[in-house]
Amino acid sequence: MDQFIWRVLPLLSILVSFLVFFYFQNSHTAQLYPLIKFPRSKCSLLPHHHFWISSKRIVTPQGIISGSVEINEGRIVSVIEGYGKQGQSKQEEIIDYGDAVVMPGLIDVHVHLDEPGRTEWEGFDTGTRAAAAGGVTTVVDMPLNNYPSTVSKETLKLKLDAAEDKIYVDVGFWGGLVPENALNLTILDDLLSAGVLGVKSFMCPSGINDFPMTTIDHIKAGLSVLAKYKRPIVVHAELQQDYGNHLDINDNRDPHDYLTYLNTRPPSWEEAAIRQLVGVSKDTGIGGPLEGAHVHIVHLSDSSASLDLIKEAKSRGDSITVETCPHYLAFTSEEIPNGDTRFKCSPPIRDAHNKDKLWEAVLEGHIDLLTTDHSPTVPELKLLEEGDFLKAWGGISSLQFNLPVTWSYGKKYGLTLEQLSLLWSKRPAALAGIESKGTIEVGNHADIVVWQPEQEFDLDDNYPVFIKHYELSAYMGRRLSGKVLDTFVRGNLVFKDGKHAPAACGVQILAT
Ligand SMILES: NC(=O)NC(NC(N)=O)C(=O)[O-]
Ligand SMILES: [Zn+2]
Ligand SMILES: [Zn+2]
Repeated sequence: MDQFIWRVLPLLSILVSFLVFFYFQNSHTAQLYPLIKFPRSKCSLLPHHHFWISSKRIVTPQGIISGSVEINEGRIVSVIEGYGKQGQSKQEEIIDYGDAVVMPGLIDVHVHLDEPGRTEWEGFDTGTRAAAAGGVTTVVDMPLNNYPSTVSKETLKLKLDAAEDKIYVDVGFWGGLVPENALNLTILDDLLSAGVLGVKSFMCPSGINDFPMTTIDHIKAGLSVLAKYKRPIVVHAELQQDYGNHLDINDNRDPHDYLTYLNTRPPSWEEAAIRQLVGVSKDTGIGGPLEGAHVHIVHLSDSSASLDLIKEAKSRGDSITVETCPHYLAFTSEEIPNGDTRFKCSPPIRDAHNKDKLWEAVLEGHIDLLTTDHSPTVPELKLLEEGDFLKAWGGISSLQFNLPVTWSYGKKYGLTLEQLSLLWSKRPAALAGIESKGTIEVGNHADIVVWQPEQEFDLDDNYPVFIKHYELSAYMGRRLSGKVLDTFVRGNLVFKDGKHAPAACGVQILAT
């Protein structure tokens, strides 16, 4: 008997290690939960489930081609080069978009949908309608601004229940890393097991009472669990510094003046936080003690010292990425009118030189991806009448405008359609571990935006905007270029010519 055990034991251990290896290999992937109760005719404005989209400008990973994309049962089944060559297809099953651009739908991994608990700010229904109207086919919802915050498996369940039957695009969820679950890692483990795509934390006060800030030690503890799940932490990286003499100066400054606010959150806050983060991300490299974990810095505004620290960390092999947002690429502190609190966000929008350097970093690939940080609130908290930058809610409302804004401001800097698609689809999908999305490739979900880059429009009161309290968006009143025509989510035509499909057939994306 003894002999038998000694013979079997090595074989058994090899088998177990194989199983463990494959389990972890596959662990950073996300699954869709299609609990759709609606008939197809309600989910899509198109009657077909097998059809072709043709265009002279299709953005694929191999470049822009002229041809068609064949879609069947929600997936891309072939990509055919050559405009007008759809093979066997019947005429009525071909949607010919001519020279409109066919691109992967945008994946916005930084969106505050605020439900449950603060649906007067935003919600799954309005937020995902806005996403669909803007060509955003997947959003990843932030764990705060909703109430209660998503920091445990129980609070995630409340989120999932609240989202049911209300989402027009696919939605994934970040959990929150807060001191409570960083000090009791079983709660964090359970939250990750329940399917959040990763966790978000703040290194400064979040403005939300039940979402307290974390120290670098909390983050380090969180990373040890994230390494096991191969999922990222996404961090709001601002670390409050002593003002020194600044405080007195600011005390007497006019709160209606944007510069007063700007001076309260200098680039040194971002730099200090990122310095701490790269201090821990060094262990995420291959062979490091935190291999498998990943550090992602959200909404970078400082394009100087903070960015240099990230570049350095990347060049030594850390698993680290960074995003910035359209408002840092579109606006400058010099042009923000007195008292116009629509522009208040943190970190703040900085000067024109900073903006130019951010664009440079985006185009050179040092900034990995773009997100909106769509973070709306109610007019009472945005304080437009009062115009007090110090007291107003920080957060910019813009989910529906991602594509035209990035394009309108980016084309002057030489942004190409291929770059746009990397920044808004492929790299966000990779960060969130959503493997079946982000590119127009055979086998992927047919998540597609069709848009006309050359078409201009005014964001005035006649323009159909679906975000709540759209009048609080800093983009209202702008003339933009790049009109979204149609949006497909898993082959369902969910938005066309200003109209949505009758039913909300988006699905929840949970990590497995
Ligand atoms: N509680 C928030 O939504 N905060 C957000 N506010 C901003 N960006 O001004 C954020 O993501 O930091
Ligand atoms: Zn933030
Ligand atoms: Zn945010």
